[in-house]
Amino acid sequence: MMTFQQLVLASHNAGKLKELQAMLGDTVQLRSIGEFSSVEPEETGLSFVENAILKARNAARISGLPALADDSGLAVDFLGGAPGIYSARYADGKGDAANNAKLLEALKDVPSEERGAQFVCVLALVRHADDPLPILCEGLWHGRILTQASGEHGFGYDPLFWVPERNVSSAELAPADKNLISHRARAMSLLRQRLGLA
Ligand SMILES: O=P(O)(O)OP(=O)(O)OP(=O)(O)OC[C@H]1O[C@@H](n2cnc3c(O)ncnc32)[C@H](O)[C@@H]1O
Ligand SMILES: [Mg+2]
Repeated sequence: MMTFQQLVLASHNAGKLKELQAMLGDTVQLRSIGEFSSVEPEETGLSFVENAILKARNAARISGLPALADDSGLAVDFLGGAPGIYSARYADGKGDAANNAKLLEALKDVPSEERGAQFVCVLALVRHADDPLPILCEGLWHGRILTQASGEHGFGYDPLFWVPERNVSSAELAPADKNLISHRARAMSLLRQRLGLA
């Protein structure tokens, strides 16, 4: 069993930090990479896995701590899986509101049954920057893209993601509820098992 008292989270996204720390509980303290550097690595990979590993190695190198990275995004069926790994950059770095507006526009005349989508989360954990055996865990969350934004919780595309098992948008879920069923929750549950925390 691997034990970590502290991990650096290779993310500058406050929403992820909050959700991941809540899922991990107090056995492991997550420190933000923002404490060590404000420079974000370029996400040059072509897959969630590659980008997660790249971010984890970068954070381990900078901090000297074991590092956890989360590469995630939204894959929309009608768009052939886009925006996918480009979810954060979909509207050219103009932020969540612009990303959501662009997605609504792209699906403007698409009927409800063709609006299927999944949130994807890949977690990568490296013990050190050159770790040859990163731990990789993936989680998917199936839903649909709404025709207008709804809800105030969460971040990113949450207001547009309809959750069939609850019949609400993911931004209408209480944070604790989202953390039980989301793509990130599924990936984290696998990671906890791998670390012997489950
Ligand atoms: O790379 P880091 O620094 O971790 O932060 P980021 O926000 O750039 O994160 P990603 O590169 O992994 O891009 C993820 C994108 O997918 C969106 N996303 C991921 N998980 C989400 C969730 O639980 N709810 C809503 N949107 C989510 C998020 O808003 C981003 O636009
Ligand atoms: Mg990113």
